[in-house]
Amino acid sequence: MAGSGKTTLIQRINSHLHATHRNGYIINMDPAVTHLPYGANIDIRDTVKYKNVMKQYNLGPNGGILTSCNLFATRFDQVIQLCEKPRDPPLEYIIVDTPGQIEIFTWSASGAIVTELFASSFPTLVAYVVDTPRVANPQTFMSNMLQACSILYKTKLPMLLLFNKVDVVRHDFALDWMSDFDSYTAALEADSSYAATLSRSLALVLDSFYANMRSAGVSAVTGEGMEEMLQQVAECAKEYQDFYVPELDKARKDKAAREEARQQREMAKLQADMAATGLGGGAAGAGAGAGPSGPGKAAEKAAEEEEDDEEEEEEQEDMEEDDEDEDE
Ligand SMILES: Nc1nc2c(ncn2[C@@H]2O[C@H](COP(=O)(O)OP(=O)(O)OP(=O)(O)O)[C@@H](O)[C@H]2O)c(=O)[nH]1
Repeated sequence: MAGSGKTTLIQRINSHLHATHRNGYIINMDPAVTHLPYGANIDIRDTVKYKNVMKQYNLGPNGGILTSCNLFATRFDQVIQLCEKPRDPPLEYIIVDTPGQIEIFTWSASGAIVTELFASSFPTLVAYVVDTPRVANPQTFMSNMLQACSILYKTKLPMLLLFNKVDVVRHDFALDWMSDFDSYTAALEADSSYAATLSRSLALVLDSFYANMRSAGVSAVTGEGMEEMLQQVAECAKEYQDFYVPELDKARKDKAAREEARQQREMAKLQADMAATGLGGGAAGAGAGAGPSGPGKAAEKAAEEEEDDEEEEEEQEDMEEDDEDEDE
């Protein structure tokens, strides 16, 4: 969510990768960011000028960001090609910074294109950055978890919850709430509002979501938790290979089968149409029996043309005879 520390965290990850001699590649997808604390390898701002987009299409700030991301997504295959380029040493991590407004990325065409293109080329995960001090309120915690859950179901990719800012508030309370329903309801006990009752019911629903969720506590400011986070990333990469790749293959096969069935249906329809109009004898037959401009008509036309030619020749002869008479 906005202000959870995504950009600062990417800066920290970048410096951690450099310090531990791992090769990383960073892509900035936020067209409205004014200052980037890290050097992005690919920056959306080099391709799309968000303020010009706002002016040109008469948009407000959110519409400007959304349209800029969509415009950039139309060229995202080139970004993937750049990421795939062989390097020495090879790339170990590709990190994508998303726009501040969560819904702009997750629920737009660009979000779907970018995640799908990455997921079909590399082991991919979604890191959901949580502002830990802010989710100490149980209801804010629930809103965050619902957002994360909706993104998980939308992308169907492995997800890692990164509890950021643990230098301010430790994230143990959140782990407790995720693993123990009673401790979450105890936190809500004093609150009898409708929202609190709803949060209590939702906590039950989210039980299976929590059960499969990986998480790590990190601090973008102090650098705490970086190695734990990378271990969880590796686990997510395994999950991608074990679950996402077979699903992707199945989806590709299903698509190919649907396409083949569609082609067969079209072919059957075409053959039925040809049979109905008496054109079923193949291409030569189709040409030979070509309806209104078929052989009968063609022969008539040829005969007419022959007659016309003969008439023209006769006229020519008459004119020549007249010329001879005049000369004499
Ligand atoms: N104490 C502390 N502050 C942090 C940490 N990470 C980020 N911040 C602060 O949180 C604020 C927001 O950080 P950003 O990195 O701009 O957050 P963001 O999610 O990229 O923000 P948007 O792109 O605008 O949504 C800044 O003031 C950071 O200094 C952290 O781990 N600890």
